[in-house]
Amino acid sequence: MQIQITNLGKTYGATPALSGVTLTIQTGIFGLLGPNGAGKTTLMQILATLLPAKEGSVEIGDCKLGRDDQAIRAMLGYLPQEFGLYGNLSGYEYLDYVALMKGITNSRQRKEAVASLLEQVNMTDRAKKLMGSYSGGMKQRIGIAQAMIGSPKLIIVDEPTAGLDLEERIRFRKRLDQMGKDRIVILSTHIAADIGNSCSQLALMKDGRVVYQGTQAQLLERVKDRVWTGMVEESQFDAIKTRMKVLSSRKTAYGREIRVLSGDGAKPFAGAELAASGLEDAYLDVMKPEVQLT
Ligand SMILES: Nc1ncnc2c1ncn2[C@@H]1O[C@H](COP(=O)(O)OP(=O)(O)OP(=O)(O)O)[C@@H](O)[C@H]1O
Repeated sequence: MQIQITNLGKTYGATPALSGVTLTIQTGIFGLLGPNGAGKTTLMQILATLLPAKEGSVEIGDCKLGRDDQAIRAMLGYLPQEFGLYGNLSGYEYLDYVALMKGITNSRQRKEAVASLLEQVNMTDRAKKLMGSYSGGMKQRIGIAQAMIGSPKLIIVDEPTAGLDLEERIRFRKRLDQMGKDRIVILSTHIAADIGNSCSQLALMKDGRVVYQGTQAQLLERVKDRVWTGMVEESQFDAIKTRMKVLSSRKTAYGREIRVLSGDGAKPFAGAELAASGLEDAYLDVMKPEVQLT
């Protein structure tokens, strides 16, 4: 399956939230990365048929958004950013209800599906407790389970790891990697580290626009052998930041520890050491095209 988004636009009153968004999304995990307010949630809500676009078109497989919304909902698992729960239902009752809504009418099949999902999100022990008593992370795990019910062909998860502890993050990651093998999983986050190795396709958004689309490998290539670290004096730092992109800086008792992106890859200052570069560096490179002045 493929998703083709063409020239999508959305405004809230006079506020532009999406402008000219064009993306092609193939089977696998697709990472949507961008700072707060970039338009990720708006885009996901449009794809999930919850919000009408102002302009542009979206094709999901053979379905056209706006024309085939019912069919799109039938193939969709969606975990919204703010996942409201029915506090007076148990986790089990809630998932059973969602499974029924998704068309799993056979009660034995439903029981098996719910039990398996509870197991996968490590909530079997708590399944009979009311959701009102769950912690934020437990609610999120039930949210993840409901998005996976019925093995949907398209899974959209908005900031899914917010509130999860490290162990649950890893567990979720593994599950997502598995799901991404034969379907489209769209994962939005503002944390570069949340984009795992198995997420081959990426888009970076800023101010409602796509500022990068490509593979993770291509993005990493941008910063390969260009990231340097070292300790400098304040006066040196003032000069350096007018010449190159500062990825991070930290004042210490011995001077300022900096991490910079050298334009041509050459050693940027005396004592600088070449550092291993990563997705966070590439993300900052795309997001901060201007020289950082602070
Ligand atoms: N219901 C709304 N009414 C008015 N403006 C909105 C509404 N929802 C979002 N916006 C605005 O649209 C823009 C995009 O917001 P959106 O929530 O899609 O971004 P996001 O990338 O998901 O951010 P976050 O990571 O904080 O969730 C922002 O400027 C936001 O203030």
